[in-house]
Amino acid sequence: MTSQHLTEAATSRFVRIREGELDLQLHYNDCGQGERVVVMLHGSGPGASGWANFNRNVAPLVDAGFRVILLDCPGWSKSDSIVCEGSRSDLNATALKGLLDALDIERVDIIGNSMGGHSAVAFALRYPARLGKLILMGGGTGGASLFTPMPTEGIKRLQGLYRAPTIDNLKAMMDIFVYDTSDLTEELFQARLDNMLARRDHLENFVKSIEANPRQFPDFSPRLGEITAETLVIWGRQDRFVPMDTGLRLVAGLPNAELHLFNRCGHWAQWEHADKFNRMVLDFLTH
Ligand SMILES: O=C(O)/C=C/C(=O)/C=C/C=C(\O)C(=O)O
Repeated sequence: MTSQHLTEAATSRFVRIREGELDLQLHYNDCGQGERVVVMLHGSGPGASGWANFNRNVAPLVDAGFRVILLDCPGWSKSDSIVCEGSRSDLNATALKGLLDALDIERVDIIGNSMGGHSAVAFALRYPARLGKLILMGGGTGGASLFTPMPTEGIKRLQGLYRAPTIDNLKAMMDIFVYDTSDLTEELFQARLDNMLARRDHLENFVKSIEANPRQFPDFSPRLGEITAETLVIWGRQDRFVPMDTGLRLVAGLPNAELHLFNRCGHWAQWEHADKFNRMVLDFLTH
C-alpha cells in the first residue's frame, strides 16, 4: 500500500484482545507494509482517535517504508468502552501489548501524543523488550508542574466538554488547543463533534473514570531512569494542556532523551508543525 491509498476506511481493522484483565474489541488502522512498525497513540480528548490525531503524519512514514499502526485506545472511537478506576496509562499499555500479540508483532517504535505519551512510557516500563525508539509529544508522565497550576486550563476545558458535549464547549477547548487557531475549520469542528456524539458511552465512562480516580495518569518520574530506549521528546512552547516543564522533567529523568521545543505551538505539535515534525521523526527513526 502506498500513501495514495491511505484512507481511514481502507485501513480500518478490528481485533479481539484478551490480555490481563482486559477482554475487549479494539479498533486500529493498519497502514503500509514495512518490516519496521511504528505505533501511534492518541490523546485523551473527547472524539480523539488515532486517525484524528495523526492524519498529517502517517503518509511520510509509509512512503519511507514503515508499517504504521494507529490504535484507538479502549474508551475512544470505534474501540470498546471502559471505565478505568486505576492507571489509564497502564491500561493502554496492556491493550497495546494485547494488540501486538494478536498481530504477531514483536517490537515497535512508539509515537505518543499526550495521554498516548503517558501510555508509551507505561509500555516502556512494562514491556521494555518490545520497544525500539520512543517519541513523546505533549505527554509522557503525569505529575505536578513547577509553573502552572493543575489541572491546567486546557484539562479543565477538556473535562467540561466531556461533561457537556456541545459545539460551544468544543470550540472553547479547541481555541486553546493550538497556538494558531486560523487552521481550525468548521469542517474539523463538525467531524470532531460527530465523533464525540457517536459514542456517548465513551463520554459517560470517561466522566465515571475521573470521578472514581482523578489521577488517571500517574507520575512516572521516579522510574524514568529505568528506560533505556532512545527517546525524542517534542513539546509546544505554548502548550496549555500539559505544560512544557513536563518535557523538561522527562529529559531530566530519561537517560537517552533529547528535547525539541516548537515555538508558536500548542498541544498538537504533530498537526500544527506537521512538515517539520515529520522530518524530525523520520530522521530520528532512521539514524
Ligand atoms: O491529562 C493529561 O495529562 C492528558 C491530556 C490529554 O491527553 C489531552 C489530549 C487531547 C488530545 O490530544 C485530543 O486530540 O483531544
